[in-house]
Amino acid sequence: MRTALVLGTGLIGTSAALALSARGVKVHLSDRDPERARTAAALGAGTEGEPAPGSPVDLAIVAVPPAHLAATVADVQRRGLARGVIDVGSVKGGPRRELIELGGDLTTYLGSHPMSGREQSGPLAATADLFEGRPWVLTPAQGTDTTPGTDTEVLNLALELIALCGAVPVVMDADAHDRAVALVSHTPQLLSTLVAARLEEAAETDVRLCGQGIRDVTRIAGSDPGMWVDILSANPGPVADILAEVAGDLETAVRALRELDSADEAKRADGAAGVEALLRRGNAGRARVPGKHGQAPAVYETVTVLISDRPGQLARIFADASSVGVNIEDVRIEHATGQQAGYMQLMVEPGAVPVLEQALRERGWSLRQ
Ligand SMILES: NC(=O)c1ccc[n+]([C@@H]2O[C@H](COP(=O)([O-])OP(=O)(O)OC[C@H]3O[C@@H](n4cnc5c(N)ncnc54)[C@H](O)[C@@H]3O)[C@@H](O)[C@H]2O)c1
Ligand SMILES: O=C(O)C(=O)C[C@]1(C(=O)O)C=C[C@@H](O)C=C1
Repeated sequence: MRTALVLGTGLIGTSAALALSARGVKVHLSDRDPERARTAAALGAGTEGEPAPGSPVDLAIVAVPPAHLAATVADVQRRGLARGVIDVGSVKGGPRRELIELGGDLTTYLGSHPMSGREQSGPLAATADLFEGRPWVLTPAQGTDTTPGTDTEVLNLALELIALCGAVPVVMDADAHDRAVALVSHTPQLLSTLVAARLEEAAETDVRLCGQGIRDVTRIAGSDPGMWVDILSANPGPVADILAEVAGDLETAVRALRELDSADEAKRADGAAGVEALLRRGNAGRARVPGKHGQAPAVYETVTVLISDRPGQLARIFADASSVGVNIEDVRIEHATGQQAGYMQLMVEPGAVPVLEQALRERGWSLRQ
């Protein structure tokens, strides 16, 4: 990638621009608020302004709030500002459907989501290493009779962007992504907010005792409400489903605590057992939170697949992997010199290798032994 355009030079757009500029990519910076693009340029993220008419950049990165993603992607496409366009929004299913309604081109668009951020907004909160070692989700579209799939060229540009930002690509279906982030990002945001909201009316004498525990739990409660209204509006059902389950756990916790408060010894024993069970479930869940990819590199195995240089091949392979529930943790492509073909190396958890190999063979792919 030689040139890029970042639209929306806030936290995420400016962080990506800083990483690309540091690696020699010529980055154009644009924002609805010109002051923000100017600030990003002053930080060394690139040059203010769009590319000259008739000189499209390699990749446009749309980093505006979720409610404006589809319209901004469609506008970039209509004006021919870039060969490929990706967005970095926190939700993926809704913006894609909106883009289809707006008549956008699905072949040159790829929905993505870096799983890294901060509770602060704007270019001054940006850092070049924000995405280092973090998962960066890609949701390529598989072509159907009525809708085209993502072009290989755009997928490759996105993989290059992720590599230049030091992140780790993870390929998923858009709606599966939205259900997953409802659990690991959107519900935690709301729960942090709810805990922090209890402090609003609390006595000063109580609040001054705040220690590290509540600081850890409420950091993301400082996030921008406008941005989160957009995110939650685009993913309400999956988040409500998980919150309803949390509400059930809260009822269990309240019941157990009331029992602990009882004069009856047997009830107190039940209460203690109920509270302990909840705390142990919490330990088990916490143990499943992965370390940052960059800090604790997982050992993956490689499945190598022969692909021809035709549009939609990569998107099809990713869709085939996701149809059997296999996460692709990293991808590399070896181009065969002088041939319209190449080898794609899919890095997956060791346990997923047999399932993936069988699924790909059944769907007609050739695997390298
Ligand atoms: N904040 C996070 O932790 C995080 C993490 C991953 C992804 N995201 C996603 O990244 C995107 C950007 O989030 P952010 O945290 O950088 O927000 P931000 O508020 O820091 O930046 C958004 C920028 O977009 C600009 N903007 C708004 N509407 C625009 C339009 N129509 N055209 C051009 N510019 C416009 C704003 O002026 C602002 O500078 C969002 O879609 C968000 O869901 C955020
Ligand atoms: O670390 C934070 O401040 C974040 O909340 C980042 C976080 C997350 O939930 O992990 C928030 C929303 C984004 O879509 C992606 C990342």
